Amino acid sequence: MAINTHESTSPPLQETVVHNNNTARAIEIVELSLLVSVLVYRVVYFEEQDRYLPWLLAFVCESWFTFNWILSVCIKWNQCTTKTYPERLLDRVKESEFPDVDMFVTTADPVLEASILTMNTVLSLLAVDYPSDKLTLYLSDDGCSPLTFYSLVETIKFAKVWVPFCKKYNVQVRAPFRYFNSKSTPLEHDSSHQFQQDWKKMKKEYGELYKKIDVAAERPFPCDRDPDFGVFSGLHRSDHPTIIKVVSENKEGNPTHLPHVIYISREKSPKHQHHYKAGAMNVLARVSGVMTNAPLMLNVDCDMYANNPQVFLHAMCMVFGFKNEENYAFFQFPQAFYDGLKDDPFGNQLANFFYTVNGISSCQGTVYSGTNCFHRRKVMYGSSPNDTTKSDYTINNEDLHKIFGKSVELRESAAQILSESNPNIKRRSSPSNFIEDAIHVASCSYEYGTSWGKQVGWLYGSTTEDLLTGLGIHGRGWRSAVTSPDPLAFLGCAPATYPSSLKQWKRWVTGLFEILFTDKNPLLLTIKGNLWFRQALGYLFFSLWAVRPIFELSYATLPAYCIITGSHFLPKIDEQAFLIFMGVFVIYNLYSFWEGRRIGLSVRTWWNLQRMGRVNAMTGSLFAFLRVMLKLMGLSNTVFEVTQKEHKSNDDGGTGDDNDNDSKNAGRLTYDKSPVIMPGVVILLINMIALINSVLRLTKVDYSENWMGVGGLGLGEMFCSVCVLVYFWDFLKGLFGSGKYGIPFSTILKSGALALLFVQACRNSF
Ligand SMILES: O=c1ccn([C@@H]2O[C@H](COP(=O)(O)OP(=O)(O)O[C@H]3O[C@H](CO)[C@@H](O)[C@H](O)[C@H]3O)[C@@H](O)[C@H]2O)c(=O)[nH]1
Ligand SMILES: [Mn+2]
Repeated sequence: MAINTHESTSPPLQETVVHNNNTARAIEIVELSLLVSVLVYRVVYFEEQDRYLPWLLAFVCESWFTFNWILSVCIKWNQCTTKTYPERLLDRVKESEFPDVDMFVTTADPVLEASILTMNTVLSLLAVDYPSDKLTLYLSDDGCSPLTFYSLVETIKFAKVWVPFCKKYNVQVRAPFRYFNSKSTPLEHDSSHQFQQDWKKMKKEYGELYKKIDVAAERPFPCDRDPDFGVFSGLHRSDHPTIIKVVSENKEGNPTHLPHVIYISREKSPKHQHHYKAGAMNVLARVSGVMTNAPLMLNVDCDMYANNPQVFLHAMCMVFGFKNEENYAFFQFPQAFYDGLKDDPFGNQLANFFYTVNGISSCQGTVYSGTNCFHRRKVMYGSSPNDTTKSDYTINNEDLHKIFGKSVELRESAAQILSESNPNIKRRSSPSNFIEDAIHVASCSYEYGTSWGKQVGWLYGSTTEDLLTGLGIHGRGWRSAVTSPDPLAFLGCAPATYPSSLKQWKRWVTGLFEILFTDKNPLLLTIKGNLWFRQALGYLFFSLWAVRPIFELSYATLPAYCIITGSHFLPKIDEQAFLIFMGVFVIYNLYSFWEGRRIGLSVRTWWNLQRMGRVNAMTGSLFAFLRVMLKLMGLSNTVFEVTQKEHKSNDDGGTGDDNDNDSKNAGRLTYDKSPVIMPGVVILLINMIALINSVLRLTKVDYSENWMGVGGLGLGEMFCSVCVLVYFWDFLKGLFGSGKYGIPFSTILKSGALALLFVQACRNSF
């Protein structure tokens, strides 16, 4: 069923498609009633237990699982998606009325984030189908790296031929590293002689750019003799003044020239907190406010690229397409991955949140996921939906000073944005006239005494600044929208090794949990602010990931404890209640399998998600929990550790550095000495000990006399132990693996000691 959300005679720019969700709802309700039956059973039979501890613990864990299930059912109840029609855009809006867009790309480390990847992000954005005199690209470099700057300068030279080439032949993929990969041949698009020649020229030029950057990366300083690079010499990345350089300027405002391109490395000093990515985004917001002040801002991480040249037009369909369009704060495109490892072996490609995300979309709107998102500047500046309906909305200079800080230029531009008066033409055409002002607002003490990071801009206080910032926006009553065009709007890379994926997972869960302890707690915002209740549940669901390990670890310990002590936490197989537990298990798995299949996940992917769901919860999430606890106690702070971006080049240019052996083993878990995996190893070991214990006992049962004696041993508990082993199968292999595929001996030793301690504690509790 489609709803036309725009009253107009011309066909709508976007449609919200509501999906039938009845089957899923029915299954979810059945599962919920089984879970509730389990709880009732626990209460009713509590008195009859000779050991209360396992029973009580099981009850607590199961209550949590039930609560979590209720949360997810509430979130997923309604399912909808948005479809956009860029081909109808020009019927509705004149091209001259398209808004200006400031594009932000962030990079932080030229080693972890190969410059050539960042440059491809830049190229793909410079080449989008949109009047280029309305665009400005800002590259924020938290690494203060002359290499990044050098790469940008060289990239802009290449862009001057690349962008016209893309537009002339309507190239679909405008990030050259993807366009020139071995699969694409020039014949695919056009076999004309002219095209063939241009194609070859482009490929050669890109190869040269690649080589230049590669060679520069090997040198301590990319380009000694050029005075432009002088400013970088002797600087340390965490202690240096602001560097802002206008690399390319479209002074004439020619719609066919390149957009303005501006390099920024904000001031850093060990005396001042820099707030990681959120801090970088706020500097971008301020610098662009002073220089170009576009009403829309697009933010893209350096590991993503625009994969669909029409992405801006799709975004405009959302900007102009909704009824009450003024109430929409941001327009998100999903994060999808190219060359992701097959079947998502580390469970970090997030396909399993498809229904959760669609469910949230049908409330107040999708969450902001940190990249691929168009923001309205006035919303980032702290306004609320009702502010704009007040026609006389003005903000006095004193308030502007308190909110936005000392810079007169910034206050003036902010006032323009908030009152929605015409954008300043002089800013637009020559950003280089505003370098002084831009340097001022990029200084590391600029934010003191202002609202930046608190009410305005990207919010501080969580390593997932994205969720927190989006939550703040929804909390003021704004809505948001997401659309997923074909081909996908943006593609990026997911961490390709287990340690880096674990690090990323830990950071996410840490940040999500931190949100609960800020003034943007979702429950608080529903009570005091304008956050919708179901939307709050959505945020709560993510925030509580850090709490899961407590219950999952306890539940995974229970079978071992019971086997070792000869007690029970599950009904025996001849009890009818056994069926309830079996029902919960079977229906849960079939349901998640069916969900996965509906979005086209392979069986293997489904299994990897199940498996890594348990493994990540009991390792990374536990550490995230502990980390936030330490922060709350004031003992340590949380940090944003940048993830390593995998860069495999499959150019013909002979730039590939793949190791054959490694690609065969891609997806296999590798281990380092980090203690994060230890809880997982301990859980595995105690369940192994328990199983050996029960096998030994099984051999002593006299089957001829009483085969039910086996039941007495607790088949349910044994089954659970086996499940733990299966979920942690990779760790089991890691115990015996060698090299990087083996769990380090010291980790095994420490975990072994903990496991023995546990077994001893169980024995003592007899
Ligand atoms: O001090 C910093 C740290 C990071 N970044 C940039 O932040 C982006 C995201 O970092 P990355 O290491 O790629 O983290 P991911 O876990 O892949 O990022 C996801 O999770 C983040 C935190 O939730 C979001 O900000 C991202 O948009 C989202 O893609 C990159 O462009 C970095 O260059 C900075 O600019 N400054
Ligand atoms: Mn990333």
